[in-house]
Amino acid sequence: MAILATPTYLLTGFLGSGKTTLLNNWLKQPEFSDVAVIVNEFGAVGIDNDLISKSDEDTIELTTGCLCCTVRGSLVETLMALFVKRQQGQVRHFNAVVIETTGLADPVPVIQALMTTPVSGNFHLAKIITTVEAPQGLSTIDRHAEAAKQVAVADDIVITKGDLVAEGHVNVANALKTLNPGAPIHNTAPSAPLALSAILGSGSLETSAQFNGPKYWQNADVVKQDDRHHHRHDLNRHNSEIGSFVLTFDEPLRWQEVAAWMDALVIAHGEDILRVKGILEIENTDQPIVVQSVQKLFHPPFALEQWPDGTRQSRVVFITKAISESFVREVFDIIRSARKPSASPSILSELELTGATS
Ligand SMILES: Nc1nc2c(ncn2[C@@H]2O[C@H](COP(=O)(O)OP(=O)(O)OP(=O)(O)O)[C@@H](O)[C@H]2O)c(=O)[nH]1
Repeated sequence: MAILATPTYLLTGFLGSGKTTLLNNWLKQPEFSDVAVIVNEFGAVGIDNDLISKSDEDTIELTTGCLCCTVRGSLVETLMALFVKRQQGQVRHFNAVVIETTGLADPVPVIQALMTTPVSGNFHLAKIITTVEAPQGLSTIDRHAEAAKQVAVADDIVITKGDLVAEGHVNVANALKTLNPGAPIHNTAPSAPLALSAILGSGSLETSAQFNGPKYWQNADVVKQDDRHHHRHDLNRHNSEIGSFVLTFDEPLRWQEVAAWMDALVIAHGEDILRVKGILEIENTDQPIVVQSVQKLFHPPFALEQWPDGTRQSRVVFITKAISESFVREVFDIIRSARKPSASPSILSELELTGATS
């Protein structure tokens, strides 16, 4: 029987933005009983001491039943060691992993480690969840590129400490949408901690796919409409070169041209194409095809069973640093203007999609 890769969740967010508080709430929920938690720096991250039995071991069983381990050496080594320990029965079985990064970390190397071998065969990146605190979050993003990147790559954003700001979460949420228009934005506060189910939707930690459904593009569409009506909220001054835009295409696209477009962008500007999430109507292919990248790394494309919200339209969200919408469009136009007349084969016959459809 094939061993399925373990869904792995990345919890990121700037120093003091409330990652541990959120995680501690989730650790108390029954869904978390079969989860391994990895923290970058044990002391620095400070999961509540009373949740953790004192131990010199790398891997610790929390009183809630979860496993907790520290990154000693590289994250890759830690994950592979955890995998082997599980196989050998040295740690109790776990069905999902949550990695809490240090607040100052650029999340991209961690994401890249998860998306490349040997880790990617045994663990798959399920979701990136980013915390942003309401009182100081925007000025932090303004001053620290890592904080901006943490938001840019998020699948879900959690605004914390809204209880400390008079206008609550609203202004922060509006500003964050300019950085990452598709990610659902959630709120958490001591009086109303965010339930895990808000992030997972109808899925569980084991089944929640990295593709967070139609929501991402619906959100992105709303922000695009908002831009048209000049209601866009400027996020900041110093990181103003990070921005987002959505390209839509009503006609079916050719897979080879899309692939050439993505290649060209990544080869020339990989570092600055922070995140791409697209759902595409491809010629000769009934199913919508999902493409995703984080900087230079592309997830394998996969087909969805059906179109989210029933709309057959290609939509691609770009989150970029100093790369304009017109430039990205122009690159695609140039590739398409060199179109060859031959019929495009179905992408489904080209791609190894077995097991990747969802
Ligand atoms: N009032 C309020 N305080 C919060 C909230 N979330 C977190 N805090 C407090 O903010 C401080 C930092 O929270 P942590 O959960 O430790 O933040 P963190 O992101 O894990 O911090 P680092 O590990 O240093 O990066 C703690 O004192 C928390 O009690 C919130 O929603 N409201």
